Amino acid sequence: MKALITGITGFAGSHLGEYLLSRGDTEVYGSYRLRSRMDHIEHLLPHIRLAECELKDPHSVNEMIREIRPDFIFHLAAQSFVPTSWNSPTDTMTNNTVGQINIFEAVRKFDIDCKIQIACSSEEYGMVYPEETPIKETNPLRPLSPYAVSKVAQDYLGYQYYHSYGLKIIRTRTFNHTGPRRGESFVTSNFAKQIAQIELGTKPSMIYVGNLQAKRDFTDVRDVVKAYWAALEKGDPGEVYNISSGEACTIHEMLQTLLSFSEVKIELKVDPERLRPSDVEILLGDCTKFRDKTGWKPVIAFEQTMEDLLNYWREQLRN
Ligand SMILES: Nc1nc2c(ncn2[C@@H]2O[C@H](COP(=O)(O)OP(=O)(O)O[C@H]3O[C@H](CO)[C@@H](O)[C@H](O)[C@@H]3O)[C@@H](O)[C@H]2O)c(=O)[nH]1
Repeated sequence: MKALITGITGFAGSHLGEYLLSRGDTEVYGSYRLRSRMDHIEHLLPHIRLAECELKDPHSVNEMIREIRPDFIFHLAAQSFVPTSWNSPTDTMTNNTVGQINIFEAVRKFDIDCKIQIACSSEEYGMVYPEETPIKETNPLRPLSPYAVSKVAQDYLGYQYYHSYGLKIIRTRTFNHTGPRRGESFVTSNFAKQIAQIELGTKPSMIYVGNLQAKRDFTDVRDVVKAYWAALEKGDPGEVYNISSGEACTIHEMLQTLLSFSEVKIELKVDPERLRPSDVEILLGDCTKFRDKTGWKPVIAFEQTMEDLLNYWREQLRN
């Protein structure tokens, strides 16, 4: 079995690469761009094959797909940070939609019989009313950021290519996920890094924050990548599945959990730059459909994830 991971150098991609290798039944291929940093996958390099590919360029994607002829494609590469999408909406739309179309078209062109998982997002649900939680796949999509709109487009393109051409596409709408290697702009990692810096004495005891009232449903990335595998192994092509823990906490509660693993005393300061033109107030997922189909459930406790993330930053800053 050949599995191709787009965005293997990124957060979820590197964990998925690790998981697939640990299974021992898959040859792992990954796409990267020339400017991609390799630090997350250095330890994987002897065991995987990399293809340099600009997903926005159809020629580059055609070459990669023609050469690898994968059995599974995990399409994780994306512009995934919501605030970036306010600053560069066209880049976000182009990156996230054009890359995916090029993959679908290459699979069609070379008649590759493969299953494709596409990384959609709970952000697509956007404006959710309290009585609509926990959110099922049937909830309306009311996106509140350019990023969310790009994910709705990816989601519906997956739907459309399945129905128009029979491509075996499985859409996963993943709720927030975190853990070691999470990029430092995302809230869990950002706060963990700030705490680790305060512990080291390289930063005053002040944590900069944005909207602490928002509620998010966090799953450990190491559980999420197992869900991606389960989606292709057992999920039905054409379907969409939520991937979530089924529990939500406020961002403030998440910060308190991180702080419970540290001795530091801190003050909070709202940084207006961290507030968004519109924020999604609550994302709490119902993943019954996915659990019933695949048997997947997350096993890593939220507290463990937070402690591992803090330890990750402590180690990063020591080196
Ligand atoms: N980044 C950030 N967010 C903050 C901060 N303070 C509060 N927040 C709030 O924390 C929440 C989570 O922010 P992020 O970690 O940036 O993630 P996100 O916007 O929820 O998006 C993530 O989850 C999606 C799935 O729901 C993913 O699709 C997306 O790629 C990303 O991983 C948001 O409500 C945000 O306003 C801060 O200092 N930094």
